[in-house]
Amino acid sequence: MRIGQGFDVHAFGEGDHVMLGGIRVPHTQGVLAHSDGDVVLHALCDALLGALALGDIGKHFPPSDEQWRGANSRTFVRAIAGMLLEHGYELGNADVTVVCEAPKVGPHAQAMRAIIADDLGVGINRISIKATTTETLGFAGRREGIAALAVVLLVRA
Ligand SMILES: Nc1ccn([C@@H]2O[C@H](COP(=O)(O)O)[C@@H](O)[C@H]2O)c(=O)n1
Ligand SMILES: C[C@@]1(CO)OP(=O)(O)OP(=O)(O)OC[C@H]1O
Repeated sequence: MRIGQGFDVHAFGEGDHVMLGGIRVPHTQGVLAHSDGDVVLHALCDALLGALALGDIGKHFPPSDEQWRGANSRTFVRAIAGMLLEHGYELGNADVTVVCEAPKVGPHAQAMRAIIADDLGVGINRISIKATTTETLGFAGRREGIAALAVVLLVRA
C-alpha cells in the first residue's frame, strides 16, 4: 500500500462558474488558472502522484506548456490513472475536502464522485468528496479563493 496527499488553491476571478471535480458549478466568480483551475482534481492528482513518488502536477503538466492552457483537468486524472496501472497499483480510496464559503459543494458531490470514479476506473464507493467553510476566516473566508485537500491510498492491482 502507498499513501499520498495533495493540496491546491486557486484565486477567484471574473467568471460565472468554477470547475470542481469535473463538474461545472455555477458561481458568481470564476478562478484564475492556466488550466480549468479545478482544485478538486488538482489536489487529487498531486495525491496520486505523491503516492507513487512521481513528483507533482506541475512536473507532468507544466503551466509553461501551452498545451495545457484551458485544459479540462480530467485529462490529467486520466493520464495519472494510466501511471497507476503502469506501476501496478489501483486506487484503494480517495478522500477530498473542498474549502470555500461558496459555492455550495454538497449538491454536486455525487456527480463529482461519479466522474472521478469513472476516470480512475473504480467504484464510486472509493471516492469521498466533502466540503467546509473556514467560518469567514482567511483567504477562503474572504472569498478570495478556493482550496482543496486530498488523501489517497493505493493498493496493489
Ligand atoms: N462550500 C461548502 C461549504 C460547506 N458545505 C457543507 O456545509 C456544511 C457546514 O459547513 P461548515 O463550514 O459550517 O462546517 C459542511 O459540512 C458541508 O456539508 C458545502 O456543501 N459547501
Ligand atoms: C494544472 C496546471 C497545468 O499547467 O496549471 P494550473 O491550472 O494553473 O493549476 P495548478 O494547480 O497551479 O497546477 C499547475 C499546472 O500543472
